Amino acid sequence: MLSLDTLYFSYSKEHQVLKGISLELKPGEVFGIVGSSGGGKSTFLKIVAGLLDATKGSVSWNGTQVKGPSQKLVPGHEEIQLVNQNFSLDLFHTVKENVLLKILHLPEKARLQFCYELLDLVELTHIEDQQARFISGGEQQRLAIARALAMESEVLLLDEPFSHLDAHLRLKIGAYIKQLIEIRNTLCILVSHEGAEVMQWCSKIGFLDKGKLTRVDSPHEFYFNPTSFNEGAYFGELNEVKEGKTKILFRPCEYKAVEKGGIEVEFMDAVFFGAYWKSFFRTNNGETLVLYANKSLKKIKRIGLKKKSTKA
Ligand SMILES: Nc1ncnc2c1ncn2[C@@H]1O[C@H](COP(=O)(O)OP(=O)(O)OP(=O)(O)O)[C@@H](O)[C@H]1O
Repeated sequence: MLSLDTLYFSYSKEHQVLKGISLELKPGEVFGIVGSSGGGKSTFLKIVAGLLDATKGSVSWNGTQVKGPSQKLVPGHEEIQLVNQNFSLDLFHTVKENVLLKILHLPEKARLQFCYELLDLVELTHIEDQQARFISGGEQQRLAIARALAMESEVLLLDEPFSHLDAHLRLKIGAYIKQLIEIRNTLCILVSHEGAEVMQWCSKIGFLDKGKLTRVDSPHEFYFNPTSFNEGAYFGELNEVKEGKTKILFRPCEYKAVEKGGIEVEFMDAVFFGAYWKSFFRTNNGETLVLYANKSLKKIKRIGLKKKSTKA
């Protein structure tokens, strides 16, 4: 169990970055963190990894405190691996050595086999003999992921791990990591700017806003029951309309066109996205709304919108 007890952190007196974060996470969980830029996500992961000292509060893994650099000569914790934008590669070692030297607990043949499985996963086999300092940024990121998986740590912290990868590699590597996590019962924390990515991979999500963990919930709840427009917008397109004194938030897939009742709107435009159409409308209050449907709602000049059931 990873336990975070009222974590505070600041780089300077004037700027409190983390403001009392408490959380408990179990092995096998994939926990996503989203939130505003500069909100403290990367800092949070560095503290969990033992690379920064919390100003106040503590982190423990299975009952043992994770010590920060002020208490440990070599910073970090052997069971907690962080993949962030620093990559931390052995730049003068080859691509293959970077992975192989991290596989410690297997007999020689299995070690080599696992190394090639990982190189194949991140599609670096063709440059296995290249020194890491001579490979591109995207290749370095893929190598950093392969190294982290090679280490078989109990906790895997991923800070924007797919930022340089194309859609095909994101899917392939993401699916492999998810499978490996299940087999090894690893705890994984994933930080990403992309709410859709976090919903796809994570069983639970935390919303980190200005140093506070304002909500921990399931992807489904974050998507269909946002507490504010700001929070909900991280997870995809969101409509906001005023009804009397209240504001209603709803997803483009939640409402459907009806002949009578609902909210009156005027059709503006429709755009084809392959699997679905996006139709845009304007309400009497001037708000712009978007609806997803399997056809264009172009022909309808004035429609009402009625909420559909969204039970999971
Ligand atoms: N080494 C540092 N020294 C001083 N301030 C820092 C340092 N690193 C980060 N900060 C500041 O701390 C705050 C939190 O930064 P952090 O990188 O943790 O945020 P983040 O949520 O990961 O941001 P982003 O989503 O933009 O990557 C920011 O205001 C940032 O400018």
